[in-house]
Amino acid sequence: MLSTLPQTGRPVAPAAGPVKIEAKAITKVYGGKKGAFTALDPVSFDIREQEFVSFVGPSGCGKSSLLRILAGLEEASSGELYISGQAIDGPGADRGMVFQSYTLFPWLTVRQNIEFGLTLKGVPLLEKRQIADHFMELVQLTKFAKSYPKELSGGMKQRVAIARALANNPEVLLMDEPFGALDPQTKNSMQEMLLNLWEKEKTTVVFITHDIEEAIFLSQRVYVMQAHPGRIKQTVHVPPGLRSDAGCRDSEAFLQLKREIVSHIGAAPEEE
Ligand SMILES: Nc1ncnc2c1ncn2[C@@H]1O[C@H](COP(=O)(O)OP(=O)(O)OP(=O)(O)O)[C@@H](O)[C@H]1O
Repeated sequence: MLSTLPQTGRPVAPAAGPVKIEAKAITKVYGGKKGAFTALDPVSFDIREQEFVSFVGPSGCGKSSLLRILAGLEEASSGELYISGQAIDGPGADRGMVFQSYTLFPWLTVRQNIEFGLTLKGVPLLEKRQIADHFMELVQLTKFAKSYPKELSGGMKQRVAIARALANNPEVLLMDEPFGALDPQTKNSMQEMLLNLWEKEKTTVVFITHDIEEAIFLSQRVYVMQAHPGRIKQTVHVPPGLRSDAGCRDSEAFLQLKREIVSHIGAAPEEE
């Protein structure tokens, strides 16, 4: 269970909860005309149940490759990867994905998009309706149940995509720059909505972003990556009291952590 911190109202995963995702020495080498290219070399980490963890790093450090490997959409070149102790060998219903590009089915309404996975699974109609109602309410799209994606703004489309992923009750939500294409104001409100959702649904979240502020605001832990080759350079723990109010992003503690992460990203790669 998550515990509630009175000073922030924000739940924090227990420090020693069970490991949900275990990555051991994952590497990814791409072949190409110019020869082999090492994108991940090697990467190891643990993510605990109900944790919200972000990966930040410069362009090309292998963030998306890592997430695609976690999703089972791509194979690691070597290493071991487990979710709840089970080796990953392809995509699975235990993992929900939300990408930066809007991936809704344009011919389906908001409700039908959210119900899509449930329909495939043969969930009975009434139950399917109730699950979709629950998530439409959580992402504040109940009024748009009958709208089609082309009638929605970018932020609304991403809310549908998040609701669709969560409706399938995944054990892990994998998010690849989901708010990267949104304007700053929409992005901020989406971040707050995601935090509220996470507090209610308690899904383990792996979040990829370029945006350090976003990573600090959302996460309990931030893995800072470096490029050429892609590696985890530093693990940064975000103190739970950091997001104490709406203006937390301007607080000295928040800015200090941001500077710390910038310095890790900016510094030269460590020697072997
Ligand atoms: N299918 C592929 N074939 C060859 N090289 C690839 C392939 N996919 C990714 N790469 C290379 O692997 C490296 C890591 O790419 P990846 O997209 O994982 O990085 P990233 O950190 O997500 O970058 P960005 O933030 O710019 O999206 C990059 O140098 C990229 O060019």
